[in-house]
Amino acid sequence: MRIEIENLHVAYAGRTVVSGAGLIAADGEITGLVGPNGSGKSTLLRTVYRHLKPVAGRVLLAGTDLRRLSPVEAARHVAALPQERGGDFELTVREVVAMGRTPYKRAFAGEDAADRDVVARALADVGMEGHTGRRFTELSGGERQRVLLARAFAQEPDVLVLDEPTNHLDIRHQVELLALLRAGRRTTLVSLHDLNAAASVCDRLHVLHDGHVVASGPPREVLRPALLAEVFGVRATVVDHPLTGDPLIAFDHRAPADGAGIPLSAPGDVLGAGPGRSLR
Ligand SMILES: Nc1ncnc2c1ncn2[C@@H]1O[C@H](COP(=O)(O)OP(=O)(O)OP(=O)(O)O)[C@@H](O)[C@H]1O
Repeated sequence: MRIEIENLHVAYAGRTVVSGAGLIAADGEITGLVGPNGSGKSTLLRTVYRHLKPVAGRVLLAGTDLRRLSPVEAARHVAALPQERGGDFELTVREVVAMGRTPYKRAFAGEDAADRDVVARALADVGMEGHTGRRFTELSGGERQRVLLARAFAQEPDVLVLDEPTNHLDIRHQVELLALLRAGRRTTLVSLHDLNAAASVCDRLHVLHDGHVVASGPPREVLRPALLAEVFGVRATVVDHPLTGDPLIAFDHRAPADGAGIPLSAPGDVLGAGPGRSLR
């Protein structure tokens, strides 16, 4: 199912942090949100999984305003991995994942065989099938994250909304997660700090900067050195991945030999009137 975000404005206590954002997460595609700290990625995602109400604008799910759905209907369609990974669940790993089945159950109805299969598959997908009896509160950060991902998978949603899903994961679990997302062929809206992960897994990227979507398109078109300089304030070279051909970004933290500092594009070069920056 397709998600359309139209002219979204979101504020905290009167301070607008997402301004007029618009984007489409196409059916079955992986749509990435990238941007510096505080650019509004989590805030935008929170409005998609209905944790926040926008000041203006809409989020449409297959053409229907998400806010018109009941919480249960919405939960059958959209599952989220929020950035807040705490949760004082005094529950076991398996019980947390089984919570993903709640939108499909009548009150007090127990699990059936189909639910058990879905939960077992979700646990196996994130490699936590060997930890089912452990308490959620006793898990490491990465393990908690994998359990909450499994809960989202167990919800069998049409749309997955994932806020920094690779955070805390060791490299093997990062790679496995990206492979799982690619194999899932589900509409996915995901924020990622790792631009190489974003380049390898996303069909389209949207770059957020100070609450505005400043660039959109396939990773190869978006992740250009000039944009990386202007939005992220870094010097980078983009090459082709030797095996996959995906764009591969190599960052350079060293000052050039002339000692001039990291040469960034002039203000407005890439983003028009946007805020240019210099690290000099
Ligand atoms: N609960 C909140 N109350 C008030 N302001 C908030 C709240 N959450 C976020 N903000 C502010 O909104 C702005 C956007 O934050 P947001 O978390 O959406 O950015 P982000 O792009 O996800 O950042 P990061 O990459 O650091 O996770 C920031 O200025 C942040 O300080």
